[in-house]
Amino acid sequence: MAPLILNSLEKRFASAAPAVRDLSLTVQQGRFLALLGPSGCGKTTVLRMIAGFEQPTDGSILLGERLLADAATMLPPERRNMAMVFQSYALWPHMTVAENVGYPLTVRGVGKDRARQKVREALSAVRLEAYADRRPAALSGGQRQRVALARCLVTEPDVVLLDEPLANLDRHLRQEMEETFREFHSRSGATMIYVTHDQSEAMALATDVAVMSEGRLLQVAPPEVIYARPEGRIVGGLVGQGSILSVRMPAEEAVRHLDWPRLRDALLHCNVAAPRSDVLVRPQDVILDGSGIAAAVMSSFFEGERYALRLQLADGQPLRAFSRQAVREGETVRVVLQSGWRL
Ligand SMILES: Nc1ncnc2c1ncn2[C@@H]1O[C@H](COP(=O)(O)OP(=O)(O)OP(=O)(O)O)[C@@H](O)[C@H]1O
Repeated sequence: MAPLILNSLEKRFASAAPAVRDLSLTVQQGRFLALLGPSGCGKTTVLRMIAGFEQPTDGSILLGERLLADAATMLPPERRNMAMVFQSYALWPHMTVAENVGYPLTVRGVGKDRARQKVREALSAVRLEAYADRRPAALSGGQRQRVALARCLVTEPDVVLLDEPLANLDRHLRQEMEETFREFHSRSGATMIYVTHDQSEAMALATDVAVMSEGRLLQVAPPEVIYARPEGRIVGGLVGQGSILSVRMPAEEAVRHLDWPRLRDALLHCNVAAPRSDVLVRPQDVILDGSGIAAAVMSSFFEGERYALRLQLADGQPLRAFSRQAVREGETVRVVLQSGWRL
């Protein structure tokens, strides 16, 4: 089936700097891509260009070989076979759940019996068969979101676009809905593009994560790769709870995975002639160990299974760590940095 191809995409609004610049990305059919980045980095603009609500000012969007949009061409949203799920659900308050879900079929002139069948299937996919006759006002936030998903399922879209669909839900419901999204994805087989600024949501849901900053795409890779081998400071800082240490290291060392002897050398015997490198260290790789280097405990919070520590190294750099044993603020501990990743 057809991949979704974004080709050197650019969007400029009036005089401002481009909201999206030179963004190229191919999403294979059936993948679940999370567009992740801080507020204002251009995620929604990319989604709206894919949906057909905004026209690119440069570059192009294709579904397989079919051109959807470029600076001169603009296929309207209803001819793209895509469905968009919004944060606000956008349900009709005067229609029942079944009528809301069936609405796109009515618009397309699908016969009554066939439509009823499809609505039943879609409601069963999101486990809402029992709610078919209710109105949206009589549903919880999570149930409304599921109605919005069912409405998108009935049209059998090639691509489903989701703009922060869980932003209005509480934490418990978010987790439940993440499960629904995963199930929805495997059932529908549709390509899904999911906009979020929540890295844990992106990591939990997506098959691929595309990290954006200031309109640019910085890295696209499966969640495990983004986590273990982030490219650069911004991606490293955005994903996981790592600390980024600045250390001096010989430039010729191409190694990116750094073990404790290398890190200890760099931290203890600061070679002023060597250039600075940014090194990402995850808190779970910081081990309290008497053979390690000294660090002052700036704060210690009990999180349930462990203590979350904010440490400060002798040169003043902050470092996050976890500890199973109680550690008090103001103490000095010794830590071993089991591994680091050079950004
Ligand atoms: N219609 C518009 N007219 C002018 N500027 C716009 C318009 N839409 C978006 N922008 C600007 O483009 C930039 C990117 O906005 P966009 O909504 O794509 O970011 P985002 O990453 O989705 O942010 P958020 O997570 O806050 O929704 C912002 O600087 C925004 O102000």
